Amino acid sequence: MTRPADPDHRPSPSFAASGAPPSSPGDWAAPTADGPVDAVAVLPGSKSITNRFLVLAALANDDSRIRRPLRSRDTLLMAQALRSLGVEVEDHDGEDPGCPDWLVRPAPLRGPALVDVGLAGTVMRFLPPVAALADGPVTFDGDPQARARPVGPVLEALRGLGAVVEDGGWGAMPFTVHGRGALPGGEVTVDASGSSQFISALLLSGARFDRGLTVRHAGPALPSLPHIRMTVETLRDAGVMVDDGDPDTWRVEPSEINALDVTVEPDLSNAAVFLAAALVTGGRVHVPAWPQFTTQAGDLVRGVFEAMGADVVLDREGLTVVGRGLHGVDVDLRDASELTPVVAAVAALADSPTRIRGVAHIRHHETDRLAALALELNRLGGDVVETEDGLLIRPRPLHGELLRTYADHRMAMAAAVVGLRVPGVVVEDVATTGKTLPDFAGRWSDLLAAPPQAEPGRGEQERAERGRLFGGRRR
Ligand SMILES: O=C(O)C1=C[C@@H](OP(=O)(O)O)[C@@H](O)[C@H](O)C1
Ligand SMILES: C=C(OP(=O)(O)O)C(=O)O
Repeated sequence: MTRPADPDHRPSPSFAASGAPPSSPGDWAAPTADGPVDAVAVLPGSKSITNRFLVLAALANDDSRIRRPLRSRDTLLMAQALRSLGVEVEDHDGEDPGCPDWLVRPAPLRGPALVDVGLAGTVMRFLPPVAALADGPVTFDGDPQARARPVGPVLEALRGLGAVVEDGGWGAMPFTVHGRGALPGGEVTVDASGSSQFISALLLSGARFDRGLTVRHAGPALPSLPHIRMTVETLRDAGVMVDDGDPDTWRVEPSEINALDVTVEPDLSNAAVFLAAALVTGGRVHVPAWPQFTTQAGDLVRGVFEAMGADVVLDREGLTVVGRGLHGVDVDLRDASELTPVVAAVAALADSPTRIRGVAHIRHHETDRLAALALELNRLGGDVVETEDGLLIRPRPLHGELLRTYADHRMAMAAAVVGLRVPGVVVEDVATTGKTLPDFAGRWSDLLAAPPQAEPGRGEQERAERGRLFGGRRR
């Protein structure tokens, strides 16, 4: 049984007819680029990696050090939730003066505790299995929209593994996990077509279950497989044996989890919005420290933007994207669905239509992203149609308007991309970007204000060519 969505926090087609709401203090006039962007974007750490490290460090056999952790709403909520279960998470000076390390000291997990998940899928899904290992009840709740996000399959699986969970029959928040200090574990089958996080959640704690864990996915195709691979690799790095040799099946042997001394990679999904600025302005954006090998799904943005006409070069310094033409694309984003809002925004400014496939499940992300993107881009004059599993985007001349963001950080980022080319775009509640990226608006302004980078070998003619997207204007 699924609780009906909260109508106040879902894109509502009736809003399209009612016009823009009055401006509110959180609204932000998205800056327009007056020429090709030419900038370096330094990205803070990955949300997905930081929150996996925090969970494993809390379950580990000794103290851990997490270097360059992301400090954003989702990761601060994770740290706070672990503290409420008895784990110490403290700032500690590290190599990077702007970003202290996190020292994590595990302790016997205890309830009663109240976990505020905010709107973080990782906190909502990764922590119930941890709570099952605590001694005492742990209650989960979060933002109103979070109550509409699915978590039932994790709770059902925990019951199957021996846990007692009270959820009022909704399979959604608020719910209470009655931890008893240990969990028998064993075998369980889950339909994780709604979110890869259901599988990751069980795997992350599985080594601490008495009999370990075998989890099978049964249902329509799994989304976000790179995120499950990230979970498996992170576990293996912590000394846990994981067998993922059979399709849709994972076996975690019961064992200790070794303490971590790890560095968090830059967030490649958040990098996408900055790289998008190169595409839509015919400019150039460099992201330093882009990993050569990574399990981050955001890495797939390289192929997507290349297919849309950009030059994409990955070398030891990082990733450089140079926008040239900007074309539509037919792309399956099932593996990297969190890229959808930014790719849709870029596509709305391209010279030919785009089809995005494979992302039906993002109707249950921070908001119904398919409905929200169609509604909001169409409000600006676009022609965007929702399909069963994605979007069909036919570029049209767009005009400025308030773009509603539905508490979704990636809707705000998508709006900023459109604003680069469309004067008068106002982004509702830009602070919502703090879910995964501190000071997005400041970083975005810096990107536009950056002096041109030295461009060895790039001549005036080429810069003029890139300036074509601005009707011949260029710096
Ligand atoms: O495990 C993770 O860190 C994530 C998995 C994905 O979730 P879904 O499988 O629900 O898309 C992704 O979209 C989300 O941003 C982060
Ligand atoms: C879907 C996302 O987040 P969450 O981890 O809350 O699912 C996202 O960051 O795009």
